[in-house]
Amino acid sequence: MLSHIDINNQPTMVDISEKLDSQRRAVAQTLIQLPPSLKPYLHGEELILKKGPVIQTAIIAGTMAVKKTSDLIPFCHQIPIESCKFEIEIDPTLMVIITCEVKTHYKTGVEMEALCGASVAALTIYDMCKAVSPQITISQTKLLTKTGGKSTFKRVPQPLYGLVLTGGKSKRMQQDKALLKYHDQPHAKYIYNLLNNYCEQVYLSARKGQWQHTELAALPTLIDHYDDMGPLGGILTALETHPDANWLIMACDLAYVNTGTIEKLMENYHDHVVATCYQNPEHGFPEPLCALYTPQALQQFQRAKTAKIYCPVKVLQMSDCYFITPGLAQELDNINTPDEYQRVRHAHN
Ligand SMILES: Nc1nc2c(ncn2[C@@H]2O[C@H](COP(=O)(O)OP(=O)(O)OP(=O)(O)O)[C@@H](O)[C@H]2O)c(=O)[nH]1
Ligand SMILES: [Mg+2]
Repeated sequence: MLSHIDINNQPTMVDISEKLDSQRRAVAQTLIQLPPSLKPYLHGEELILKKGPVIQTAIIAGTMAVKKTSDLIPFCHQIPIESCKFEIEIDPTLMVIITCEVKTHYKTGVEMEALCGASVAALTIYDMCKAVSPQITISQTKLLTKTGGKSTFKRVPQPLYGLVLTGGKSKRMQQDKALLKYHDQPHAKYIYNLLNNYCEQVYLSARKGQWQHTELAALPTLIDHYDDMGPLGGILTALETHPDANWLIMACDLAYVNTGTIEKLMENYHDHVVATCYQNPEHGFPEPLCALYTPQALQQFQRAKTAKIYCPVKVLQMSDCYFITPGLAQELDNINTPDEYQRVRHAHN
C-alpha cells in the first residue's frame, strides 16, 4: 500500500512515528531572470529599490518560509529546522540564482523546506521588482542534493559525453603528446578511461587518419569538421554532433589530472551556466581544456567562430561560467616540451 493513501483510499500524512532520527540536508535552487531595466538598481550584489534591499529581504522571507513549510503544504511534517542558509547571486545577464540549504536531525527529509524557501525568496524578489517591470521569469525550481535517510539524491548532468582533445600537432614536444606515457598507457587513453567512469560515451577528438596504426586507433573518435582552428575546431565538432549533451572536455597533455579533478567538476555542475571550469590559480583565466560544458556552450562556440575568435580561453571569458579552484597548483599544467616531460617523469619516479 502507498504510504500517502490510507485504507479508505484517502490522502494521509506519511506515518513516521516509528522512524529514527538521522542527520539530513537538502539544497534547492531557483532562477529568476530580471529584465535590463533593473540594471540601474544593482549595487554590487544587492538590488536597492524603493521598497528596500531586495536580496536581503528575499533571504529573510525565504528563511521564514522554510520554517512555515508544514503550514503551506498539506502533508508536510513539522520539522525542527536546525540550519537554513541562502546564497543569492546575480550574474551579468541579471539572472538571479537562489540557493537554499536546509539541515535537520529528524525522521524525515527537508527537501520541501529547501524548495519552499527558494520559491518564496524568488516570489519576494518578484514582488519587490515588479513595479520597475513585470518582465520577470521565475524558472527551474529544483532540488540539487538531498542527503540522509534512505535515499541520497544528487543532480547529475544528463546526458554526459566525454571528449579527449588529441588533434594537435605536438610541434613543441616533437612527438605525439597523446601517446606519451605518464601512467602505464598512452596518456590520451588514460584520460579516455578516466572520463569513461562518468560519461555515457567518450570520444577522442582528432584529425582524419591521425591515430591509424597506434594504440588509439580502436577508440571512438570524432573527426574535426574544421581545419586549422586548433582545439576550438574539435570542441565545436563535438558540441555540434550531440547538441543536447553536456560534455566533459579534456586535453591529452594534462599530465596530472585524476579522478579528483573530474569529481570536483561534477560536484560543481550547474546547468544554467555555459561551463563549470577551473580558474588558473596564477593568472585567473578560465581553463577551457579541462571543463564541464552544458548544452549552452554550442551557441557560444558557434558565435565565437562566426566572430573569428578561435581562442577557447576567450570564448569562456565571454561566457557565464562557474569557477572552481584546483586542489594543487600543478593539477592543470599542460606538458608541451621535452624538458617539461622529463621533469614530470623525474618527479613521478
Ligand atoms: N581536435 C583538435 N584538437 C586540437 C587541435 N589543435 C590542438 N588540439 C588539442 O588541444 C590541446 C591543446 O593544444 P596545444 O597545447 O596547442 O597542443 P598542440 O597543438 O598539439 O601542440 P603544439 O603543436 O606544440 O602547439 C591538445 O590536447 C591538442 O591535442 C585541433 O586542430 N583539433
Ligand atoms: Mg597548438
